[in-house]
Amino acid sequence: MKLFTCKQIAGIDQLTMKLEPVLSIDLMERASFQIADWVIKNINHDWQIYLFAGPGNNGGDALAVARMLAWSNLKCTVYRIDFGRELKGDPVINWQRLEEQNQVILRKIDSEDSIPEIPVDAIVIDGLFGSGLNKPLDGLAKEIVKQINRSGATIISIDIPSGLFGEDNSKNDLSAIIKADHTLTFQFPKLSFLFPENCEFVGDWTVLPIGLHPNAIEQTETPYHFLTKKFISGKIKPREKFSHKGTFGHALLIAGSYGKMGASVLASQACLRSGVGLLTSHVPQSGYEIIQNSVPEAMTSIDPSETVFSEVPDISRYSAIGIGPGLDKKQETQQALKALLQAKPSKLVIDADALNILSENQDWYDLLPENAILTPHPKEFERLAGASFNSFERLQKQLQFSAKYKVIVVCKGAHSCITLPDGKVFFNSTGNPGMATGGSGDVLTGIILGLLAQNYSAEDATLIGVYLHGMAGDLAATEIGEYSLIAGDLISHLGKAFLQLE
Ligand SMILES: NC(=O)C1=CN([C@@H]2O[C@H](COP(=O)(O)OP(=O)(O)OC[C@H]3O[C@@H](n4cnc5c(N)ncnc54)[C@H](O)[C@@H]3O)[C@@H](O)[C@H]2O)[C@H](O)CC1
Ligand SMILES: [K+]
Repeated sequence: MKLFTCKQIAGIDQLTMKLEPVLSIDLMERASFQIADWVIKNINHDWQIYLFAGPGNNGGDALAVARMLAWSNLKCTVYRIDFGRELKGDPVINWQRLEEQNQVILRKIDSEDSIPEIPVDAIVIDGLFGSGLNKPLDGLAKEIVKQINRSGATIISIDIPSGLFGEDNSKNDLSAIIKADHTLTFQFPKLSFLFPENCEFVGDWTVLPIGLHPNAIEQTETPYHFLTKKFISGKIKPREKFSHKGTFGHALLIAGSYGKMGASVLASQACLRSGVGLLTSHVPQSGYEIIQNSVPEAMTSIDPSETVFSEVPDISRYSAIGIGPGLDKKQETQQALKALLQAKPSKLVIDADALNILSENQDWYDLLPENAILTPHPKEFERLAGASFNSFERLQKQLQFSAKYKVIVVCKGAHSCITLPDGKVFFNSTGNPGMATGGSGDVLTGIILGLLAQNYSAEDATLIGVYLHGMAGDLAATEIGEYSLIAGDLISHLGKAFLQLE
């Protein structure tokens, strides 16, 4: 699914009106109906509803929603913010329709004294500001936001929490943003919803389709995408009847050191469960029995060192290489990593300690082969590319890094963010907090390696791998919950995840 900036969404609105064609007031009615329908289905009808309407179309939506909720006999009071300016356009029509309907109490807020006290068992519907916000909220609007946030009431935001920008909130006043429990957003999640620091404002979010025109969406170019099941399913290649293990490639995994062999075991198992034909796990001597016992399906390549990775094996036999989980950062390992990069493997996924070694040797970045896949978590990315003030800034750094070194970067987290050298950005839609557990990243490395070895392109291996990893986590969580989820559960649910994508 494409993701757009608020400005682009306004353009898609306009195009929809022209192409469908539909009047703006009717599009507003359609959007508002979706909100009202959700509210009617999801809230306790005995509760008082406080609707807050701002001066623009977001306020217009709130006014229409109030009328629709009153049809269902919900108890509504509308508070319209009055800056002393005339209402314009569709909000005026919806104000008049409300007055004519005469079933909703109408109030204006024109000073701090007229901001209502909101009981804790009320529902607040926040239609103060939407995607047309042009500067941080201040004055009366900020006071209303603070009062709503203080109330403890259940807050439902229309389209976007009032005060939050759809993209960059670096210069926003964080004390002037609604902290919604639910955000009901029109057609597309906004980019800022996907950044962890905005979770306290956005709450749970739901996308409500409002029938924006497919051609308008198609015509509007964007680098931003949200991964969907349909998109990923379309990338999975069926396994042909006459295939054999050679068809699915031979992966080399360089992982594990004395005391950290679990990383090698997990990544190896995940790689095998991702459909690879053959896997060779390169381990130090002390890891030999461990890997043979834990992953009998894997072949082994034994390092001369007793404890760490110290020497690159002959890489010519392998279709793809994964390196990093559990490696440690010993001097000999650092030099061996450098030698591997100098050998220019054509398909490479780099994780964990291999990334940490790289960040301590930044002059090696130029050795990174084109389309290498780097899978840092935010801390590892910070070591690679420097600290960022927030996720939006980090995304800009990530894009620069991908473009400069021609590599794919996966910044792992809720909605893991993937950047490609050509500037495209993909946010993942699968996964849950149960996956924030040791070894989860090793599993991802194994999955991506397995897909790479099967000759998926670096881009596809990354997108499929990230999506599958999260999906396996979601399937595991439905069975055992998020608390007890461990990395091994991701591996045991990979098969079911693949089945869902067929
Ligand atoms: N996306 C869709 O397909 C549809 C969206 N709808 C709704 O429309 C809003 C966007 O409406 P818009 O009128 O452009 O913007 P706002 O309502 O957010 O507010 C604009 C209004 O407020 C003034 N303003 C902006 N920033 C501030 C500020 N910091 N302080 C004070 N005043 C401010 C600005 O000058 C304008 O007057 C979208 O979110 C949806 O809710 C349609 O209803 C249906 C289609
Ligand atoms: K809003």
